[in-house]
Amino acid sequence: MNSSTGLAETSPTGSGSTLRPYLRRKKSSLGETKIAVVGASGVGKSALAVRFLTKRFIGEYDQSNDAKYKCTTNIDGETVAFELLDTRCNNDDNGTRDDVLRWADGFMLVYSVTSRKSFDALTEIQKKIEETKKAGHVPISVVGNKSDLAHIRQVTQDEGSKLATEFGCSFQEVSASEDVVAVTEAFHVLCKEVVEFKRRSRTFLDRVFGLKKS
Ligand SMILES: Nc1nc2c(ncn2[C@@H]2O[C@H](COP(=O)(O)OP(=O)(O)OP(=O)(O)O)[C@@H](O)[C@H]2O)c(=O)[nH]1
Repeated sequence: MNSSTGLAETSPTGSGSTLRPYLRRKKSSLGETKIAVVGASGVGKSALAVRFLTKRFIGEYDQSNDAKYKCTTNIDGETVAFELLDTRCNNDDNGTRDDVLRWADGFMLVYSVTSRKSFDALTEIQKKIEETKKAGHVPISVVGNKSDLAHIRQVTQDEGSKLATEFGCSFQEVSASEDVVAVTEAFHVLCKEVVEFKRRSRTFLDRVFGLKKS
């Protein structure tokens, strides 16, 4: 149990989980979808994950390790089970350790609109993801957090949008502290893309090899 969020977490390795009953739901036929939230230290990765999962903004997050949560969401009428990994930065790695990159099916790349450095870090992160996955397309999204702090903004909305276009992915500016609807939408958009990607690759394997991906 995370003491600051009050959320039950699974172990960082994904084995064994003590879930609160309200987080347990029927799984989708597509299996579990794994999403990692990555980005520079302090951009609000925990704030976004906790806001999405609990609808609350706490302010300070007592997190010394990655935190993994199991949850479900409804996508076009289908209940989709997914695991959400809120990564913790170590030595400026922006949460992109090799095991995290291999584990996830999709990535939310977060920067803070108040930090040019965190924005610039996304290019390196995206490169690392592409190199690790080597699968052509990997579902990612770019999320600019802390849009409520307009007076100390360092990155314009246009710049965020252009970077996402370069990456060929979706873009949202959000505020974990002010706008739960936009935060929820950001997770839904990415989750939907991952599910569609998995569905397409499964259909492809079925068609070409008569195999089903687990
Ligand atoms: N004003 C404002 N502050 C935010 C927002 N999101 C997060 N913060 C604050 O930013 C600080 C860092 O947030 P975290 O969620 O801990 O950031 P993180 O990316 O998980 O940080 P690491 O765990 O160090 O990698 C905290 O003080 C939050 O309260 C936001 O949307 N608006």
